[in-house]
Amino acid sequence: MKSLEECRARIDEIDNEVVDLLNRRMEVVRRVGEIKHESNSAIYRPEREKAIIDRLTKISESSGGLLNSQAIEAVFLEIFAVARNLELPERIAYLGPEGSFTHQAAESRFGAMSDYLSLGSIEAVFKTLEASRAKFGVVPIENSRDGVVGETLDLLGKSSVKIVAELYMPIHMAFATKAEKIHHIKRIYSKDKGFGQCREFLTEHGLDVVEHIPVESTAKAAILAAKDPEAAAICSHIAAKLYGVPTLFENIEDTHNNATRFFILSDFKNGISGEDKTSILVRLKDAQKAGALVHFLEDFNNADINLSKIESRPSRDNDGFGYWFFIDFFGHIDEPKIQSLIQKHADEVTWLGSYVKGEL
Ligand SMILES: C=C(O[C@@H]1C=C(C(=O)O)C=C[C@H]1O)C(=O)O
Repeated sequence: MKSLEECRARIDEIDNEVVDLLNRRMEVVRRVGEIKHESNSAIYRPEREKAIIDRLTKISESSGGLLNSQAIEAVFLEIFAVARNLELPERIAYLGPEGSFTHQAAESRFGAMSDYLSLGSIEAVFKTLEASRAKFGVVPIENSRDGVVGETLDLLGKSSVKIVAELYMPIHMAFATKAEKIHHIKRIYSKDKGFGQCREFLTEHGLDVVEHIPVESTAKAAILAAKDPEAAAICSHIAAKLYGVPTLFENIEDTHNNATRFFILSDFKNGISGEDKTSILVRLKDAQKAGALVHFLEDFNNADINLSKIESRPSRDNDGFGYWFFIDFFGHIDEPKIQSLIQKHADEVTWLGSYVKGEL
């Protein structure tokens, strides 16, 4: 068996090779960037990144390597982020403030080195993209407990920005405070839903009787708790760390499978990956007529296209109780069977994006 010094010497040798290989990879990436500039095409290609991760996972598994698919993904997402920055540094706008769950989602896809812009509302993210002040936007679309984020859906219906990727992120809450003892805490800040998600924890610790102050985001809660030694925040542990509030308890949520789905927005269409989802918005011409939605959905069934989500929204135009429908289905808009279905309903359907199916 090798000694610690021998192991470290070997690690140093391997790291030298890794850096050399990464530099060689980045030379090629730079050329890819030039080709994309010449053809004016998109830098970020999620379907290509997915194909790389899938291929490397297979290689790692079949050679008995220690890296599983999550490890390969964690390492390579960072490499891709650095690569994209080298091709063209592109700004990412997200629903802030810094340390929000959306910020975490953005960093998980765009890495630590990107240029981020924190914005105060979902609408501001859409507006920033429309004005080309950022290339990408990251916004929440639904939570496994609280359901859909209506503002995101409504803005997708009005805006020209497209969905280019989705990602699911587990949501864990931390309890952070500068108070030395729990019984010194007089008030707790969080987003309204933060309190709802941690009810059992609050009762168990006698914290259901102190004042609960709802604020716009869990990150804002951490900012307020940082200034007040008699306060606590229910927030992400990243926000607690960022704003210097010690975390007293982690994972305090009542159910531990809480997750949020986020959309990455931009202005281009992805290629087909073979494992895609598409989001559309449907305004049925005869929505008031019985069966209009059923007939529409029957066409999906007949074409053997599986739906993964359908959500109705009030149209808010002046037609009384008008509705539109937000529908997710499996497949890419450029696949022939989907094209023929969409063309049949062309006046009713707005395409919102086709993107690689995300996994939790
Ligand atoms: C290099 C490329 O650009 C980006 C970076 C990738 C990479 O580092 O491998 C892959 C896809 C793109 O998001 C490419 O399109 O091949």
